[in-house]
Formats: sequence, structure tokens, C-alpha cells
Amino acid sequence: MTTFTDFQLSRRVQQAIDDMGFEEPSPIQAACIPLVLQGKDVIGQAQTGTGKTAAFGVPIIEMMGTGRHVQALILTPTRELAIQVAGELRKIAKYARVRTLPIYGGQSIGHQIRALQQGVGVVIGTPGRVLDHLRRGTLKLDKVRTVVLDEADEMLDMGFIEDIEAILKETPQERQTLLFSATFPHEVKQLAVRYMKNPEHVTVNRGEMTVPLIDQIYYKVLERNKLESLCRIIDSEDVSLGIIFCRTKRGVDELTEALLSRGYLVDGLHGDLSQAQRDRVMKKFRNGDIEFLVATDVAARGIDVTNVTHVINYDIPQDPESYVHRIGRTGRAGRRGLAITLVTPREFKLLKQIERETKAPLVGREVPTLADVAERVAENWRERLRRTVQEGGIANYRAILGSLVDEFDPVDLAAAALKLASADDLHTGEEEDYDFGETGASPGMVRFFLNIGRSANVGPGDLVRMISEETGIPGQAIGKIDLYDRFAFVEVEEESAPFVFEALRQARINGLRVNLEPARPRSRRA
Ligand SMILES: Nc1ncnc2c1ncn2[C@@H]1O[C@H](COP(=O)(O)OP(=O)(O)OP(=O)(O)O)[C@@H](O)[C@H]1O
Ligand SMILES: [Mg+2]
Repeated sequence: MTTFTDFQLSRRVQQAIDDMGFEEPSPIQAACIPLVLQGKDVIGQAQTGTGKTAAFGVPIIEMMGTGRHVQALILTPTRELAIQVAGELRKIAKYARVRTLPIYGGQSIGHQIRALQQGVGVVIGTPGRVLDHLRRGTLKLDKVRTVVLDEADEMLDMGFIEDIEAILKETPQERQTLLFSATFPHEVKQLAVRYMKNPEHVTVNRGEMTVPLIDQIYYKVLERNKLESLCRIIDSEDVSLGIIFCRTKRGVDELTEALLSRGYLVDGLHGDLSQAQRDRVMKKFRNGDIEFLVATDVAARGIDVTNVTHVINYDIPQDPESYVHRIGRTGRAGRRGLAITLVTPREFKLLKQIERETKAPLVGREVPTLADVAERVAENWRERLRRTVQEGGIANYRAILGSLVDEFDPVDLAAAALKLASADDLHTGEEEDYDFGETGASPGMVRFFLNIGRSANVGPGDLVRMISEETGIPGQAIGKIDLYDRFAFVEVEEESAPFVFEALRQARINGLRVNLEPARPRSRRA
């Protein structure tokens, strides 16, 4: 087993590592630190939350020479990540007297210029702002020894590649180049080699892209019930801190509003906010002042906040890499985490693709019914009562009950107190829920009425195939089909019913408009 002392680091750096509480190097650190110290170019791939930052940060600080020029440049895709990586490097450099500085858009450039003029050893920046400084002549990279692309596959992707090339041109040819990420699509590795000299490839946990400590589940949801489904899921989970990912900035704003108005403690983060707002939101999140951060993919990569117990993909990620990074915001540094993905019928194919490419063990679950949620909430209250009785300190409250104990049944009194204490939190009656009711179908099946218009030449086999293609559910899940001239009755398994219903409601099979409804849909309120 490797220990940090095996690297024979200077006392200043070793002491800082001890202060950070790192007892032994993680596998990616064990493999990369010696290589980087030898001056090698490295492509380092390891799962999310396994210490890649220190894998390059420790040797960079260790190798720092004297002089007031920039010796190392670290590029990150987002401002929040630049700030965070700078923070980690500052800790490693605590005794080494190395100045580190994050430079990123949205922050006063004058402030950054003054800081740069004082002499900075390690610059951590986003490409746009780094280029800005290069053009103004306020940043010189001609003596840089080491360049790191953190989240390298993202940095070498369309959005950044031109900027990266322009920045690399300003650095010496003989520089050391380090690339790190949890994901490296094959094409990126091929491209990356162009900027490197005989790079060493370090891959930890080959073949497993996601972290085993993260449980991965998905819920099939209907587009129109998505918000309600999300709320039920959150209500039935014991969340201490979570991130909810949306596809668009507008989606973030809308969901943040909707959750706030339902009384959840949330705030939103995306690229259209001012830097001051972004800083405020991140601070609230890191302090645990909010329960959920609602964010675009701006928070998907690299962000390290301890105690994130839940990551929820409200909108399914558009590619497997994004999935890996998003869910990697939980389950970090050996902790457990839960990743939840909501999938609408149209997105089912995407889910299958993610499952295939990440080999992610995704388990499907049913959205909790209101009764399920109510039971979970009730159980939480029972647990709180149990704890309060056991912990004691309630003698004064007993006294307050006074003569009530003679007038009423103690259980009635307790129930009344619970009613007051829980406010609206506890649901005691039955409520509206999704219910297809009795539809005269075979056991375990739900029967749909399908209006197929004037498509006289569609046979039962065609229908099964089309439904299966459109929804991604296997043909076996589709039962008896009664085909008439312009309509059909179709049976599907009960658990797939809402799903199939939604998919087919929107579908235009073979250019024909399809109207579908449960043979007898109804909702009830007791
Ligand atoms: N050797 C270590 N021992 C204990 N904790 C560590 C060690 N190395 C790093 N950590 C901690 O683990 C957490 C995750 O580290 P880091 O952010 O570097 O992960 P990462 O591999 O870069 O993840 P991502 O792919 O999400 O960017 C951090 O809080 C970091 O301080
Ligand atoms: Mg990282």
C-alpha cells in the first residue's frame, strides 16, 4: 500500500496534507503523483470524487521553484470549479509560500490584474478570462512549466477547444501537460495526444464509470405530472443536501419558483445569473442553508460539496458523460449517495443508452403514491416523538397539561398535540391520486381505448410493434388487443400503464393521429 510519505514530499507539503486530514493517497493519487513529479505528461482518468485535484495539485506545489512568475496554469470549465480548485491548492500550498489565484469571468478584472502584478505562482482560471488577460498583456505564460486541463474532455470539446489552443500557444513548447477527468471518450483521447508528449495513461477502475457507492434509480414519470412526481419523491426521501439538475436555464428558474412556492428550501444556479448571485447561491449551498440546489450542467462537473446525499436528474442528461458527472456530485470520497433520474416515455431510449454506455446499474421504481408519502412522513414523526420521549426534558410540558389529563384520554391529548405540532405536514385522509380504476381488463392489466382513425390496414401485430417502439416497453408487456375498424382496445401491464398512456397520447404513429385514453380513467377524492 502506498502512503504519502512514499512520495518523499517536502515537509511543507507533507504537513499541509496532514492538516487536510488525508491519511493515505487515493488510487489516482498513488499512480499520478510520482509520474507528475518525474515531469511526465499524464492523462489521468478516475471516477468522480476520488481526489483528482490533489493528484495534480500536490506535485505541482511540490515542484514550485522560486521566482514570482506563473509556473503552473490550471484550466477549468466553470467559474465555481476554478474557485474550488484554487481553494484546494491554497490548502496544499499552506506552508509552501506559493501564491495561487483564481481568475474567472464576472469578477472585476482590475482586482485580478492587481493580484497578478503581485506575483502569482499558480493560476487557476476559466479559458475566456485567461485569454482576456493574455490579450491585455496582464498575464504571461512564457515560463509556465505545467498546464492542467481539469475536466479535460469537456475542455477539448467544441465549446472550449479554440480557446484552449490559443492559450496553449502562449505556453512553452517543452511544458508538462496534464489532463484529468472521470470520462474520456475515445475521440478525446486521440485528440488530446496532439497537445502532449508521450503521455502516460493512468486509468483507475477500468470499465466502471460510475461510483459503486452511488445507488442509481429511475422513476418513469409523465411530462404533465413531473413536478408532482418530483415532490412526492423528495418528500419520501431523507435528504440532507441535494442537487436537482435541469436541462435549461429557464427550466432551472421555473422549477426553483415552483419548489419555493411549495415551501421547499431551494435556490437556482445557472450561467445567466450575475457572479454575485452565483457566489451567493453556492455559499448558501455549501453552508447547507438550502436543501436543494437547482442547477444546469454548470454544476455538473467537479463541484465538491460534502454531504450531498441526493442528485436528482429532473431532466434526463443528454449524454452518458453528463450523467456520470452529474451523479458524481454525491458519493464522494468514500461516502454513499443516491442518484435519481426522472424519465418520461419519450426519453426512455436515452435512459437505455446511458445504462448501456456507463454500465450503470439503474433500478426502476414507481413514483410513491400519496399514501406512500404520507406513511413515510408519519414514520418520521413517530421517530421524532420516540426520540423526544427517550431524550426526556419534557417534565415542564407535562405540568402544562394540568387538569387536561383528568378530562381527556391521554392518547387523544397526544393526537391533538401532534395535530398542532405537525401543522400541514401530516396527511390523515385519502387524497386524489392517479387511478385507472376498473377497466374490465385481465388481472394485472389495464385496458386502453385507442383511436386509430382510418388506418384500415393496421393489424394487431403492427400495433404491438408500434407501441413497443414508441414507448420502449417490451412487446410482452402488451396483452390482448381487440381491433375494430377505427379503434382498438389494448391491454398493457398495470405498472407500465401511465407510461404507455403518455407516450401514445403524444405519438403520431405512421402519420396518423392517435387518441388514447384509459378505458375508464378517473380520479377520486375521499
Ligand atoms: N487522499 C485523500 N484522503 C481523503 N480525502 C481526500 C483525499 N484526496 C482527496 N480527498 C477529498 O475527496 C474529495 C473529492 O476530491 P476531488 O474533488 O479532487 O475529486 P475528483 O476526482 O476531482 O472528482 P470530480 O471527477 O467530480 O472532479 C475532496 O473533498 C477532497 O478533499
Ligand atoms: Mg475534479
